Amino acid sequence: MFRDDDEIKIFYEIKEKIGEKEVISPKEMAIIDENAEYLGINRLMLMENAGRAVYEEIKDKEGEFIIFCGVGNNGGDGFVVARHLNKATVILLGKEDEIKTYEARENFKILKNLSIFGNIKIREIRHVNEICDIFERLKEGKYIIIDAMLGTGQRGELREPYKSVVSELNKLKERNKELFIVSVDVETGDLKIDLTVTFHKKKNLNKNAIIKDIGIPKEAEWIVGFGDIKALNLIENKHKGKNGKVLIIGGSKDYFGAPILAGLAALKIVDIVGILSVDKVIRKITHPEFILYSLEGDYVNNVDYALEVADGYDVVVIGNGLSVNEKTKDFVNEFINNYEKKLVIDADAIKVINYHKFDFREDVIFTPHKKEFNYIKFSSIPESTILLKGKKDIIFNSKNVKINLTGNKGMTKGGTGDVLAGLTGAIFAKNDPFISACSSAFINGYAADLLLKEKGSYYTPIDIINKIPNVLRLIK
Ligand SMILES: NC(=O)C1=CN([C@@H]2O[C@H](COP(=O)(O)OP(=O)(O)OC[C@H]3O[C@@H](n4cnc5c(N)ncnc54)[C@H](O)[C@@H]3O)[C@@H](O)[C@H]2O)[C@H](O)CC1
Ligand SMILES: [K+]
Repeated sequence: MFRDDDEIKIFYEIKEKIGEKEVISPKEMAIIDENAEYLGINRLMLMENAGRAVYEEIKDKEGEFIIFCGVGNNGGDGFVVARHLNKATVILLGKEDEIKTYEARENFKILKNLSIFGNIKIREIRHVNEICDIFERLKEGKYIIIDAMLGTGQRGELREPYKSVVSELNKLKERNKELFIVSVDVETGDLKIDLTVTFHKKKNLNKNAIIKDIGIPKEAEWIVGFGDIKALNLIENKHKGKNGKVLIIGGSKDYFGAPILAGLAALKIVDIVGILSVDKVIRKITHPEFILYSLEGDYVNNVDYALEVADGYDVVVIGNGLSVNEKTKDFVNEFINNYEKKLVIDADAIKVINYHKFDFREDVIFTPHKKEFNYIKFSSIPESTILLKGKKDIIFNSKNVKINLTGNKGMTKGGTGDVLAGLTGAIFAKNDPFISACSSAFINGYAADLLLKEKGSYYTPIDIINKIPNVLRLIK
């Protein structure tokens, strides 16, 4: 399965096997939205297509149109609907200068220009009692209410004035049976709706939705882009240790650099990085940032001790420089079959696992290159995530598959894989496995691309590590 050299062919083979996701979460949609822009698709165009799609569904309805708009792009879609209707009252839940994005602001400006002629009426409100007159009118008669308040950016409990507007509309819906309420993309809070016009794919929050294509290509779902990085939880918490703890288990009498590179990469993201290795390696580590755990002997051993140490960490990254022999084979298999938390399996560890006895559970990420991938034996695509490194990286599990296009030939240097493994473990500390593997592949490659511009291919894995913060600053 998937042993072809052509990554795109492997991608389609995997896609064929795992099938299409028909319903997605708002968070997944937000990533697709961002990655459409990463592919060069203009957000103004998407907003125009979204607003037009809603307009087409409601334009023949009888009654007066009242459009409730938020300050995000859901509101922006509402501005576009108003323009196409060319006869509507637009109620902005906020002030014009609070509108969040260029594309929404541009559409609001157009409405303001049109409003001079009286067909478009605009109200900007902070508090629900500024529109008592509107709610009074809605008590009887035919109205089409458009909910362009909140879409995929909705988080948590509704804040004011959204909360009161939604509860007023729900009361009016009970009272006046001639009200027709349409939500744009995603219903705002618990708003009672007659119809939702959602874009691109059905959202898992939608109740009664029709799906409209707004020109987002499928490739926006297939490529790793800025959207994945923007969706990451990174260093959200100021309390030490709350931003993740990663333990690197690697190194041997033959290799000491690999676990250090993995550890240095992880340190760019998480608070605590431990390295568990043999004393020949540990005594070569002079970096004060690491917490060190030293074992006797030439190869990592003592599973009980390793499990005890690992219990104090969020993620274990295992394999870098471990060496391949009977001792490491025993250690790795016993460790991974007893360790129940998040695991990144890289390099030598990939080569020594008894796959027929391994539980490919969800919280495991493999980071093989093509040759290492041939060691991983599975009968059907596993729940565990596989980051298959290549000119194009393919990231997949039994539910998802994506391709990462960042990176260049300068990354073939020894140690680049260790950097990726450490970075993957660090992101994984606070994120789900699939987005962690996608994002670390993207960030690692993007850092290398920035270095290629500066230095040609003559950059080192340490250069990549030191470039990671620039990539995150640029995107987050
Ligand atoms: N590809 C597409 O699907 C397209 C979608 N479009 C529309 O854009 C919205 C998503 O826009 P976004 O700005 O990311 O989010 P929202 O408009 O949903 O809201 C963000 C805004 O609202 C505030 N907010 C969040 N939660 C709450 C809350 N509980 N109470 C009060 N306020 C809240 C938050 O501060 C944000 O500022 C998508 O749904 C589509 O309608 C594109 O226009 C076209 C392509
Ligand atoms: K909405």
